[in-house]
Amino acid sequence: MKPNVLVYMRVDKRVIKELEKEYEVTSFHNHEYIGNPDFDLALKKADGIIGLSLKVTKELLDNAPNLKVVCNVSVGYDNLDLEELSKRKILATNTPGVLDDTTADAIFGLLLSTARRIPELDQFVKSGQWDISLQPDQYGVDVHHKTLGIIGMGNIGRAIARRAHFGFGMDILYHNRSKNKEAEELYQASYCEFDDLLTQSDFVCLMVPATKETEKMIGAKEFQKMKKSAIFINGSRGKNVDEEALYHALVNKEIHAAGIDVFTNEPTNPDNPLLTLKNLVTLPHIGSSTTECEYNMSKLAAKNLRAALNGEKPPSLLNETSWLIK
Ligand SMILES: NC(=O)c1ccc[n+]([C@@H]2O[C@H](COP(=O)([O-])OP(=O)(O)OC[C@H]3O[C@@H](n4cnc5c(N)ncnc54)[C@H](O)[C@@H]3O)[C@@H](O)[C@H]2O)c1
Ligand SMILES: O=C(O)[C@H](O)CO
Repeated sequence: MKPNVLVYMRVDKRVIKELEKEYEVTSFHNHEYIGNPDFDLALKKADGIIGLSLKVTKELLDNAPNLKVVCNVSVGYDNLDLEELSKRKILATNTPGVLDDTTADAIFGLLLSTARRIPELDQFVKSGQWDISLQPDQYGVDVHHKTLGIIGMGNIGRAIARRAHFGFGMDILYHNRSKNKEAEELYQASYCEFDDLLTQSDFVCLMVPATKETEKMIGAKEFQKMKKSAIFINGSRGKNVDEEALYHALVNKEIHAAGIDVFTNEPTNPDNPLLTLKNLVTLPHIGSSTTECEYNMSKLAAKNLRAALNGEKPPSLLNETSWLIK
């Protein structure tokens, strides 16, 4: 009998087709799965889960008696209760490395769009308002040769630093759990205490994972420390930022502008007051979502799944201890 695999949201169709050759696959492409009897049945039978951001809680695991592996199609894994998974010796995997450049392109694009007010000016042209010369209050600010502070100098942080250093001649400050040799040697990045980075940067870019430690790590106090001319970019997770404090910082001009790819709750409510602000540029959590990158992420997730279901160690295993216990 073939093992059962539950596919959840945004797994590339070509990868699903391949999986169907080896496994009994049940797919769910809608995130509203709670109370769906088909989902409950698939979960009960599942040997493996592959997908994007399924909230894997103790309660969900109680209803998945056969589960051996959960394969995220994402590098972030704040959707997983890793402790609970490990306790039950269920393997968990993510997709590091394959999305660094794609995500850095998007986050750097967001930085440029915010600084040069690209979405606002695009609307200005398309709505037929471009009939007189531009006014100084429509000008943007320079990006090149400014100081970029990166909080979280991991894989994506370094890909952003590479763009900033080689493409835009920026000076790079960074704050991280530990010093990073590659960033220092190749991109001339200087390690900084958290507060120093906030006070000295023209652009502050947040690229840390969502953990208990990073929850709301940027709030009212942190915005007050930033330059009034600072542009804040969040490419990490919404819960790393106090959204209400961001709103106030933008309205009260404590900082100049912000660009965010992520929100506390996603999809964000259309009534979110942040969406009314001219000095905020947003994206719908799309950092790693190009056709090519989504395919590569799905392929790596499937490789993890296959390895685990074959009793081998998956290439990007998150809970090493579960493997050792086996
Ligand atoms: N917007 C998107 O579409 C998108 C795409 C990919 C990843 N992400 C987010 O970006 C995060 C980073 O991805 P990555 O691949 O670079 O991960 P990574 O693990 O390579 O890098 C994260 C870095 O953050 C540092 N860090 C962790 N906690 C910290 C703290 N409290 N203070 C300072 N530094 C801390 C770590 O030392 C590490 O260097 C992911 O966890 C995910 O949440 C978002
Ligand atoms: O963490 C990631 O890989 C992206 O944010 C997609 O969830």
